[in-house]
Amino acid sequence: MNIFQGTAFTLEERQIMGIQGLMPAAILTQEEQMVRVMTNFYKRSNDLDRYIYLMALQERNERLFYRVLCEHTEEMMPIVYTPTVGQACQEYGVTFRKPRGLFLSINDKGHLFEMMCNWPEQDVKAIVVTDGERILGLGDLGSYGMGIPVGKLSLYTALGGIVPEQCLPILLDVGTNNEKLLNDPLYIGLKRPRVKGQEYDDFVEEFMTSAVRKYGQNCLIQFEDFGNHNAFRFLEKYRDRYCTFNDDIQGTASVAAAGVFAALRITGKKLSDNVFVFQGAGEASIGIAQLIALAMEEEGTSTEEARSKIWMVDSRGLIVKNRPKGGVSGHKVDFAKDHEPVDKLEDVVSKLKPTVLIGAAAVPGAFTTKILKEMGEFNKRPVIFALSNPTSMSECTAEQAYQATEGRCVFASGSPFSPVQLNGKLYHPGQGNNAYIFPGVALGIIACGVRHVEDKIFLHSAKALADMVTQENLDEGRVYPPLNLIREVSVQIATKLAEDVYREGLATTYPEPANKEEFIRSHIYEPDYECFVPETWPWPQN
Ligand SMILES: NC(=O)C1=CN([C@@H]2O[C@H](COP(=O)(O)OP(=O)(O)OC[C@H]3O[C@@H](n4cnc5c(N)ncnc54)[C@H](OP(=O)(O)O)[C@@H]3O)[C@@H](O)[C@H]2O)C=CC1
Ligand SMILES: CC(=O)C(=O)O
Ligand SMILES: [Mg+2]
Repeated sequence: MNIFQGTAFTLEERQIMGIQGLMPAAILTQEEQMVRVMTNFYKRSNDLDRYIYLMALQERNERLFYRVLCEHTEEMMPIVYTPTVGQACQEYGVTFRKPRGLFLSINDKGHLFEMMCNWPEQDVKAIVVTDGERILGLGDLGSYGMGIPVGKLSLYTALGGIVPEQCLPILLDVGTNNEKLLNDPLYIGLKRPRVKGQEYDDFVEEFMTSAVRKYGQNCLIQFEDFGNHNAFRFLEKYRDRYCTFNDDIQGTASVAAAGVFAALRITGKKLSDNVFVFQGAGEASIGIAQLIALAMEEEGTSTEEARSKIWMVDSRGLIVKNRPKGGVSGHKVDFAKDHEPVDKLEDVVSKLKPTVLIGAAAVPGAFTTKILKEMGEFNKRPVIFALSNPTSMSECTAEQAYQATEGRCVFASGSPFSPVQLNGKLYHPGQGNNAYIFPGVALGIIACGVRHVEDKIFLHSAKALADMVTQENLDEGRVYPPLNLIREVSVQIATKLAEDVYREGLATTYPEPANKEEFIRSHIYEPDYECFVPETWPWPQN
């Protein structure tokens, strides 16, 4: 627990703690300290330096860090989260100051429980874990991937109001196949190729059992940025045994579905009237496709018909049955079509004339001007989501999308783009990022003591998020509420979750609260300073 409040300690607190004189005489309020933080923040000449500055602040004065994040969310998110966190991970060896989070390496197998006991906090309620194999769209960053659990958990607190001491970032170090890192003298992880197969699975299994043994069955474990050959397997393996979800599959599905639901109010179409084309058929795309299909089914469309509206393109082209370039495996099978093979996304778009185009393949520039213009020709209001992260991996920029469609597209992206001025009108692109979802879902799960995270939770969260989009937001081109409302979004998602899980008997926190929203709000961490002066101070003398 970090209780340092710096120059905000009052005279009494300084005397009680024996630190009077160890800091200058001026006593500042948290607001005044924030002015200093923001002044320093703006003085930094680039975002990576701003990231380093904020990480140091988090280390030094946690409450001030969270206050800054809460009050300047829109400005801070691109630094502590995507895109800058991506660069920070790539340069972790240089930016590394003090370790943050728990590093469990394959060399420690057999001792993971004892290592968890080394973590100073005892009441951990949420873990974000990665093995660093697919960090954003940047690939295998091994132990440098720790920046992601650290960043995600900062948002648990800043956006979801979860107490920082209850959050534990974990990096499972099983080596890396990234040659550059293996030759990097500053690399902080094990310099060996990734462990695979049974040894890897046993290691993850030991991690799961140790986490639950140490922190209990209700401890929420969020899988983040695993390679997709492991992500889907672990989700299936653990979803009914533990309180766990995969953010890249399920959280992303939820935020993208919310964006689609809100976009329907602009296009005036029914969900099942759309033709979806996905560039990518991995964790994000498959997760979104499955949730969209589930939403169509809830509206009365058959599973077969729902899937028939969803087309996917992977690294080998359009996913069709019997394609000559190799088979179709895993969840892709559900969306494979009886159709001739088509290799290029441009040809797929020309042939299928989608109403909704979603990119999550980390192929920068994949939405070419030709594709964007055609989307504008086929549709009065084309829906275009370029979800790959960080910004350097985006399928197109917001400006490219608006320009090619004369401002008619409904656009969202995984990493933020600034508003775009076109023909005298200002367009506000949405940030289609799972950060709108996982903090609220985590808040609800933790508050209600949910044991298993069902898919329905993500569908209902998507609807709760879409319901918060006002007509004014839509008129500005937004399919998500502005980022400065994201804490309130989390409260609404968690409240909806609480209503559902108590109704369905899935909550374990008793007694059942009568007013769910009040109950959720009562769990929210506020970063105001604590008072360390006992009520009886000065102590009565005998
Ligand atoms: N906005 C958000 O909230 C989120 C964004 N993302 C972003 O989405 C991106 C993908 O993540 P994720 O789905 O987890 O990654 P995966 O590795 O699971 O999937 C990547 C997919 O892209 C496909 N692909 C690769 N190259 C091409 C190509 N040239 N043409 C078409 N498809 C291609 C792969 O094909 P194949 O199957 O053949 O290998 C695979 O299906 C990342 O940039 C990530 O940051 C992820 C989660 C959340
Ligand atoms: C946002 C996120 O989770 C990703 O890009 O992986
Ligand atoms: Mg992720």
